[in-house]
Amino acid sequence: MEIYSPKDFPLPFDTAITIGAFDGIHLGHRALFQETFKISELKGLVPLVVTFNPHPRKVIQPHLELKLLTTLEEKLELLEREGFSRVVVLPFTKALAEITADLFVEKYLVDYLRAKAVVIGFNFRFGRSRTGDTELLKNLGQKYGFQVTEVPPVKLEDKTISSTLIRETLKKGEVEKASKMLGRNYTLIGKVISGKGRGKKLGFPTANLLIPSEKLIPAQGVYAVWVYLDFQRFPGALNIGYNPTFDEKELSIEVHILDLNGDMDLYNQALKVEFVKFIRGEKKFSSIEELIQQISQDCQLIRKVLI
Ligand SMILES: Cc1cc2nc3c(=O)[nH]c(=O)nc-3n(C[C@H](O)[C@H](O)[C@H](O)COP(=O)(O)O)c2cc1C
Ligand SMILES: Nc1ncnc2c1ncn2[C@@H]1O[C@H](COP(=O)(O)OP(=O)(O)OP(=O)(O)O)[C@@H](O)[C@H]1O
Repeated sequence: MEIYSPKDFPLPFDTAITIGAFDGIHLGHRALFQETFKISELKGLVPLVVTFNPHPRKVIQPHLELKLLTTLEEKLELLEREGFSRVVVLPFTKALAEITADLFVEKYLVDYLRAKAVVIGFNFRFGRSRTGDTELLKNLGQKYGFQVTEVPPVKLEDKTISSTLIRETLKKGEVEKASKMLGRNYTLIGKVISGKGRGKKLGFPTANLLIPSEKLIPAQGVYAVWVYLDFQRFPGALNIGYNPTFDEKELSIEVHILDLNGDMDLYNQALKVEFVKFIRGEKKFSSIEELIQQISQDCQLIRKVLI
């Protein structure tokens, strides 16, 4: 996939673009992509996604410490899977946030990106203080010669799907609902780091994952997950929490991989986990035997859920 940045402007071809933060690449975003491909074919234009890095809200409201559904790398990989072979990544800065809607259209959409068609969602806003909307874009489209297509809201159970709603859903542990809005399971990718070495003694060795700090971590608890390792998929029991039975102070994200050869050394490997189902909240047990009993039950249930 070709990734363009401002050093490549103006682009050397006419485009059908869709533009947004596109965190998570959910079903609403995918409706925009389908429309972009349709129009680009009809009009003989290059289909192009224009996205921002960092996420605009991280620049405009840094105090909120927004956690993301996708890192830039993950987003680009998902866009490639959607069928895009070209993506523009615009560095989002305070200066870019200050550009007026009119100037953004003239300079970026028309001059730099050579947009002849623009696909946006029902609630798209752009430019300084979010003053640009579909109506303004349509008016400027007539002036500069690009068509504007607005895509109606894609909903799940009467609620409009959005990255914000998916984040809130994951924070509640509702990973199945999040999967429905994403059109795939939520994933975390992390390097295996060393834990306290306790898991092995309990009979349930775990791979402790180091997750990029910008990623959203679902609610604490135990989950049925798929674990991807060396192009193979394994069922897994994942625990997010503070291991209260042992009074740990740091949040750990650890996965017991079912059906894995016990001696396999996973340190420093990258693991991908896909959240399938919330199993239970994390508990403080009064004895290690009770914890072992519970984890064993969790694994039985997880096996039933996944296989
Ligand atoms: C499926 C699963 C469920 C777990 N549930 C709990 C729990 O409810 N309470 C708790 O204190 N620890 C729980 N743990 C965490 C164990 O205490 C943890 O795996 C053990 O302390 C090993 O830590 P280590 O990897 O740092 O050695 C769970 C672990 C797994 C794999
Ligand atoms: N459910 C949806 N249906 C149709 N279009 C959508 C939907 N969600 C987002 N869009 C459109 O996708 C584009 C990119 O939006 P953006 O990346 O801000 O997504 P978002 O899910 O609304 O994010 P956030 O919740 O962070 O505001 C916008 O044009 C927006 O209108």
